[in-house]
Amino acid sequence: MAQYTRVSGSVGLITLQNPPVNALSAAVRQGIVDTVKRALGDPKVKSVVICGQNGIFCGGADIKEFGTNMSGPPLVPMIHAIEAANKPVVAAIEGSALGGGLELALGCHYRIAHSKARLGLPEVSLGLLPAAGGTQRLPRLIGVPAALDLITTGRHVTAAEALQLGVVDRVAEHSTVDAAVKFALSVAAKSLDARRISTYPCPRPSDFDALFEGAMQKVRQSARGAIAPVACVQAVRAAATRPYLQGMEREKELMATLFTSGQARALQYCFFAQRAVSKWNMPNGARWDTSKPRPVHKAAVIGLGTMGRGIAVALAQTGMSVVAVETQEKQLMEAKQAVSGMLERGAKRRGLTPAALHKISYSHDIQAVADVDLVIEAVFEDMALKKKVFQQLSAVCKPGTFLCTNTSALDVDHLASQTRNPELVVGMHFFAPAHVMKLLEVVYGPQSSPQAVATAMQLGKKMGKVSVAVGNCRGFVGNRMLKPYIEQAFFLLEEGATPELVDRALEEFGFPMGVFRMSDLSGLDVGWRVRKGDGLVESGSASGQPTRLREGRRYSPLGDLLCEQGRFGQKTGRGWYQYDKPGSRVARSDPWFHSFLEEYRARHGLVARRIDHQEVLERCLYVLINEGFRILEDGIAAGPEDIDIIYVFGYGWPRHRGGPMFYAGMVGLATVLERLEHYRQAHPDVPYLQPCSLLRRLVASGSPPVHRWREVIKKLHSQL
Ligand SMILES: CCCCCC/C=C/CC(=O)SCCNC(=O)CCNC(=O)[C@H](O)C(C)(C)COP(=O)(O)OP(=O)(O)OC[C@H]1O[C@@H](n2cnc3c(N)ncnc32)[C@H](O)[C@@H]1OP(=O)(O)O
Repeated sequence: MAQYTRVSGSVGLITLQNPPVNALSAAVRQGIVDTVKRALGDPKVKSVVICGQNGIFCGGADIKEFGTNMSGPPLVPMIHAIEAANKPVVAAIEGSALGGGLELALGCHYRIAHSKARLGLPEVSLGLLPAAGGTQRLPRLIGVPAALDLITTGRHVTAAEALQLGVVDRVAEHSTVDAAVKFALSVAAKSLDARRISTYPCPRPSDFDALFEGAMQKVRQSARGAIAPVACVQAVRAAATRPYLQGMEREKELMATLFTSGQARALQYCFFAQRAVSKWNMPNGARWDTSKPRPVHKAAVIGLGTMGRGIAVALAQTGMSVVAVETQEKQLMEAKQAVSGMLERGAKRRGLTPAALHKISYSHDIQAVADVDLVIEAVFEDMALKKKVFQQLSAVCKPGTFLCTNTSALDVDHLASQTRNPELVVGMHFFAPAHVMKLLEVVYGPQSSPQAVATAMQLGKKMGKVSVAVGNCRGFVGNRMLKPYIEQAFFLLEEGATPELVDRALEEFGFPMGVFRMSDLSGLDVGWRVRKGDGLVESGSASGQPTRLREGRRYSPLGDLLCEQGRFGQKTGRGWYQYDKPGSRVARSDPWFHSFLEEYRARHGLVARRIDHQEVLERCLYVLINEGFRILEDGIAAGPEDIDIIYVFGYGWPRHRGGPMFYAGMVGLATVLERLEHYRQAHPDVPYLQPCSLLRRLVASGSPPVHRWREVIKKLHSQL
């Protein structure tokens, strides 16, 4: 809806009203059409101001309407009518003007923004382009290079940057609406000839072809198969090469292709899924809206290896006091230097002074954490060591201190059982580098209190993380699903594939790195240590002839054999690939590995066959998805959105494919089931390929869309 009032005698004030972000729903669009008509028809009104209620101008088109039969007045003629008005129209921008909201403002003759406002055209992140004239007006207003940047990245700019770019005319420090009304009064009698952006010529840069070629190359490289950024470049090119109305036609045509694409559906699903995961719930009924977090003023990190350092930086950047503990003096000194460097570089990037530097105190004595509100233990991934630390923390910390462990797979319940108050214990699984990566798995056990979970979730948010609450099991959600995925990749090598082929298939799918390049980056020794701990490694290497079976299940010792050769990946300069020197990042095909693989196959009587990309994707991805269904069945994740967000933010799953569970729905659950059954028949000794009963049940109930899976899961749980 839109409210209309006349203020200061001659200004028609139109207020958009659609909480929480004044999105342009059908009712709002109708409201704008009606109130603009009323203002223009009222002889007492000499100028018009458009603003939004509750301190936010407009969050853009109503994304919830996209999947429906869109009714109501369309945006483009509505904005044209505003631009064509014979009375000045001023946009008073508070909070956000995003997407269609900014396009509406670009149709106005003047724009005044509050100094704290943010503006942008983020449609590309929803798989779309700014199709209400944004791709045609913005380059005419601010020039092609700046428009290309804003439209292809979707980044939000501050009011100060918007002023500098020329997106807004003025910035207000206090009431933007008051400033806009005053301004509207002052321009009431002025000619509007030079204020209609659609009539501006689009400036044609001298390096036109190189500019667009460069932009296209950049989006193709960074988007990895996403179609919206490419369409954005094409639409801006139309602005620079065609008259306005023809450019609008091109914008419409490109949008029509994007609008119905699977990528747009996936990206819009991700938008809502990201918000849905903050509304967590636990199997015992505890929920986000009934569990109050406790404030954390002072936190501690125990262990200042790579993870601990990143966590200390992320904590200090929230502005809270941090105690960083490392018992080894030399490591402590090195960590102090490294953390300070990270904070300084971070502050420099954001144009700030590194105030967080003074928020950290360092100690080699665990007693230093006695008065903190929350501790994050980040010592070496070793249960005996972590147990000892938790026993110490339980004795040292003041009553009520939350004790969190940054483990990637170890049993959080077992650690909780080492303390006097297991209800205060949760896992906080960060991803490396911890001050950069957005994902945080918050792991609760049966004894974790709702308040402990709420506090960890809130702390994650404060650190700028996307936090997902998950149950406790080996590897939690992300790493648990990774295990069968990696296992399939090893088997594919045994059967005839190469690391290059597997990685290419996965990278063409959209992962930034295939499984083997990723393994080289994170270190082959990580998995080796885990497999050793599980007793999988010794049996083979002792005889010198590694068997390919462990307790009746197929096992590939390929990773173990490379580790035995000291090939740990990038850090040793050799792994699945070779590198120029240890620490170097450019992976090159390694002839040594290829002959090693051939010998290995010959030794085990394996005959290499031709493996194509389709098989790589089906086997690696469907087995990972199958484990995702098991996780849902076990109640470790509350819904498919939790799994998808974990994979998109923590494991490089291409966002335009929506996450593994959404992707399964796109492929068709019946197809996923049929292919798993096919591969299971071919590999009866691989239990992970056995389709899980939730998948079967979903297929049996007609493969409902992903947002309806929770109903089936609930029914399944109630029957158990
Ligand atoms: C052929 C078809 C022609 C169509 C042509 C029209 C095309 C127009 C293109 C567009 O305008 S697409 C939309 C572009 N806008 C955006 O991408 C903005 C999205 N929103 C945000 O970035 C943020 O929400 C915000 C506005 C910066 C506010 O952030 P904040 O952290 O304060 O709140 P959130 O938790 O994110 O959101 C609160 C609440 O509001 C819901 N929501 C936000 N934006 C929209 C929206 N545009 N449409 C519908 N709903 C929206 C969000 O889902 C949250 O809901 P919840 O239920 O409380 O979780």
